[in-house]
Amino acid sequence: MKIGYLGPKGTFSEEAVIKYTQSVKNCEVVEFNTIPEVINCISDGLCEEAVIPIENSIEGSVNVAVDMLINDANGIMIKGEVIIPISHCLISDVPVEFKDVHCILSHQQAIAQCREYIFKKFPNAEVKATDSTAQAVLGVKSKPGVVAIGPERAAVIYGMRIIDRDIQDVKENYTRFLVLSQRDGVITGKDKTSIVFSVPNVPGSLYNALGVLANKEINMTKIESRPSRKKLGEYVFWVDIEGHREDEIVKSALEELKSRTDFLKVLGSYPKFK
Ligand SMILES: O=C(O)C(=O)Cc1ccccc1
Repeated sequence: MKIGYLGPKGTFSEEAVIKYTQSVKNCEVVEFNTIPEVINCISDGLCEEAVIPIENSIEGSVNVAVDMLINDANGIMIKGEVIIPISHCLISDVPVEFKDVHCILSHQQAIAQCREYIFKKFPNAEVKATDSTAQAVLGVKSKPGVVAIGPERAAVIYGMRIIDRDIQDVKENYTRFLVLSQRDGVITGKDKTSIVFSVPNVPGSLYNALGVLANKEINMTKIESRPSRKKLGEYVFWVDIEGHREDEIVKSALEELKSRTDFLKVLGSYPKFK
């Protein structure tokens, strides 16, 4: 079985895929250069599964992933989640003094997680976004004054120097990744379900929708709104709940939700990460 992830080797996504595949037999991991390519690898028939970053404890959602799952990735379901700690390093090829750093490369999520650090230490440096942190680390090769923000593992793999460690703005930093497939997970008894829906533009409609979960005492573990992309001020809600979509209580809640929403899509049920 092939599993797609955001490469090249050394990304945080690779760390997540390594963690996930500890419990998967006979698999091969396949690198892709961008998050959309990772998500599309399943419908393109290149991989059976894919691992993508979805949210971070400092910066919040990875919007490109959230939006593609809401709007584009039809036929793709969530079958698992993986959470890993994230520690960012400042990385260069050649020795460099802070005052000589003029350009910082990294993935947009990593830049955002280190925003205060960058502003404090390198207020005048140019900050450039790359497709992944490992791509950024590759980009500093033979470039004095250009540094990358990324995982220690990427510095080791590509033989670069670590100039500073643990530079994220909040030391405790975690990213949650989702495992995608054509099917979601089977019932394990400790599951979560991700759904997206929109509600009519009338008073109390979101309250009414969430009331279904409240009445059935279904715990909600996440709620996020994203623009509907149809009209300014219209939103789609992403909600994670405890339970599997085939559990009787969740099944009946989803039925009832259907009648209180304009649009409802079940993204999948999967075991909670331990
Ligand atoms: O670029 C990477 O290493 C990724 O896997 C995306 C990412 C970036 C920053 C934190 C978590 C995931």
